[in-house]
Amino acid sequence: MASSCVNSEDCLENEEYAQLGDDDSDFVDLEYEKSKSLSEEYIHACHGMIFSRSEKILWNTFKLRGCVLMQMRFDGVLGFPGGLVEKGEDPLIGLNREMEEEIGLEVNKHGFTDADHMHTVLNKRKRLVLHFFTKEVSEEEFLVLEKNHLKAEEYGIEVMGIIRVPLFTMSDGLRGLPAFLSNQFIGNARNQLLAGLKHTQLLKREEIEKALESSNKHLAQSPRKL
Ligand SMILES: O=c1[nH]cnc2c1ncn2[C@@H]1O[C@H](COP(=O)(O)OP(=O)(O)O)[C@@H](O)[C@H]1O
Repeated sequence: MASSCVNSEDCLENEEYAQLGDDDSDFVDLEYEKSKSLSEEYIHACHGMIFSRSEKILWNTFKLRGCVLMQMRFDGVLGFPGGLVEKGEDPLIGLNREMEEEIGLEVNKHGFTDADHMHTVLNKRKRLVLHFFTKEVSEEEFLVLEKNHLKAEEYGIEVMGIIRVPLFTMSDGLRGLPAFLSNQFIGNARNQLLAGLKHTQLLKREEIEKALESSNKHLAQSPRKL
């Protein structure tokens, strides 16, 4: 938001894109290259999933599988780092700019490339094109990225903090990934996470489906009360 939101009118317009309530039916798949030639009435946004793999076993019980980086946004909703692409800006350049601003990514070392592109969808209702990228780093590099985010320009403003996604499920069938999935996500970030886990083979399709089922069951059974 920082670079595209320079006056209150722009900020209000950006805020509208972020309104919750998107439904799966609002999104259709789009080819990355074709999406770049859409007319100017379409707004583009890019987000990225940085991850590392791990062989570690937590408390001698749970396979860690890896570390996946997401963030708690300023609005209390979970999402991936990234943001709106400026008019005339290449999506990849926009993504790397936002990565630097939001999590302090050193783009000369760990910058995203077109090879990291995973999928693109169009939110028909909002005329918003959402590009999603995944990037693998080593466990050591992941730790450095985590520390660097505290020094990022947007830390404490747009980004309340970065978090790791738990990829295991505990014996009650809920805590771990299913409970994490029961949080509120921005845009299609929840689907992006699930698709990213499958694409990178951090989890198997059956494991993702099981976690999702458990999360949905939990959400249906637990209306919130004061
Ligand atoms: O992690 C994400 N995955 C998918 N869509 C997202 C994610 N974060 C934000 N969005 C969508 O992209 C739009 C741009 O949001 P974002 O807050 O990242 O951009 P900005 O920082 O440039 O304002 C939002 O309005 C929202 O609909």
